[in-house]
Amino acid sequence: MNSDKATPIYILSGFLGSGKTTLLGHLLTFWKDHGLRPAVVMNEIGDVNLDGLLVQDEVPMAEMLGGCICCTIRSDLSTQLYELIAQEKPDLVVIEATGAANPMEIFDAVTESSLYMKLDIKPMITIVDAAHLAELYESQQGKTYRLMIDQIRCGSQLILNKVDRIDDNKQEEMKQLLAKLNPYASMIPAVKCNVNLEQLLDNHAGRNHQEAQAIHEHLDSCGCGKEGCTDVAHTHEHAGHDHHEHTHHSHDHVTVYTHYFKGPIDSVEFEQFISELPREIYRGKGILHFSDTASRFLFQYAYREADYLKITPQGDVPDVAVFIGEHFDQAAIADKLKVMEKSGGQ
Ligand SMILES: Nc1nc2c(ncn2[C@@H]2O[C@H](COP(=O)(O)OP(=O)(O)OP(=O)(O)O)[C@@H](O)[C@H]2O)c(=O)[nH]1
Repeated sequence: MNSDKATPIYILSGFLGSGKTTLLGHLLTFWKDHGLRPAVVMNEIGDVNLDGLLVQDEVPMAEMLGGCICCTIRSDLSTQLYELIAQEKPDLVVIEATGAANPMEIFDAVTESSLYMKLDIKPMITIVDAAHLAELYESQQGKTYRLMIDQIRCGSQLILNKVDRIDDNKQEEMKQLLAKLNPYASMIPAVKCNVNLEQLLDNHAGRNHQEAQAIHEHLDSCGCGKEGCTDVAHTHEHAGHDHHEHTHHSHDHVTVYTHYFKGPIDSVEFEQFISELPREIYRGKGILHFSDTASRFLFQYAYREADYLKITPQGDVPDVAVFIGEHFDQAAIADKLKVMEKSGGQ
């Protein structure tokens, strides 16, 4: 990499479990096939990075764990980016922030880093879980819905992902909703984030750094004086709710429970437990030894759908599960897992 050249920075936004890591996987392969060397900054609100297991080993990665990039560990971002770029000299960097992050504040944190190093901040790619949005749209309330709206409004490219989980009519309705919420972005419906990446990255030039700054100026000029105001759709819609209720700590309501397993558990019991998770838990992931299977598994749970992938992690990776949700009963989850551990699949 030419040190005089600004390093392109791509930011992936989208609610927890929407498909950011899935898209990241496609992008890394695409760039590699084009002879480019990407690096990744991964941010997890929990203290283990399980998504990192899905990224090819040779990709340099900085991990920001145990908090949100836009808040508690925001100041680390500059340091992490600086070290990653100085040490690895990548052709580009992708930042996958936790899905609980307020997108405007990620922009803010990254633009702050551009004071210290030459960065070419690309406009944001936002991934939307179509089924999850469709459900929240019905009630049109709650912090998760508002955060999703903010993420949609900040995106220059919207991927309406998981359309396999909704019917054609719903898909049409969601497309119209996205166009209404953010007429400036282009939108691609997708399954497993399978999109034309050339097109995604091309169109991506739509909003540039100046425009990102214009958004910041908009923040200053909108008069609310609140740092978290993310009314970036260039319309001030006051109908229904006050947009100023977007608070700075948009993920304050998010609870994380991390459980380290002492031994293997029964797969059927675990699947049963997952199928009975309370609705307030919207994301789960983990790596497990089952007593009744030979291989280890990476489990994923997003918006009431579970997925199990055989995995052979490199190095010493503990058996662990992370649950993320809104004010859920952590003790109840812990108790159920302990009972499963005790029986050890017996
Ligand atoms: N049915 C369905 N599942 C999908 C699709 N895309 C991704 N998934 C699954 O959704 C789960 C979450 O996907 P990820 O890519 O890890 O989501 P994420 O946004 O990175 O999640 P966080 O990092 O926790 O915010 C995984 O089990 C994926 O396999 C899709 O189009 N349809």
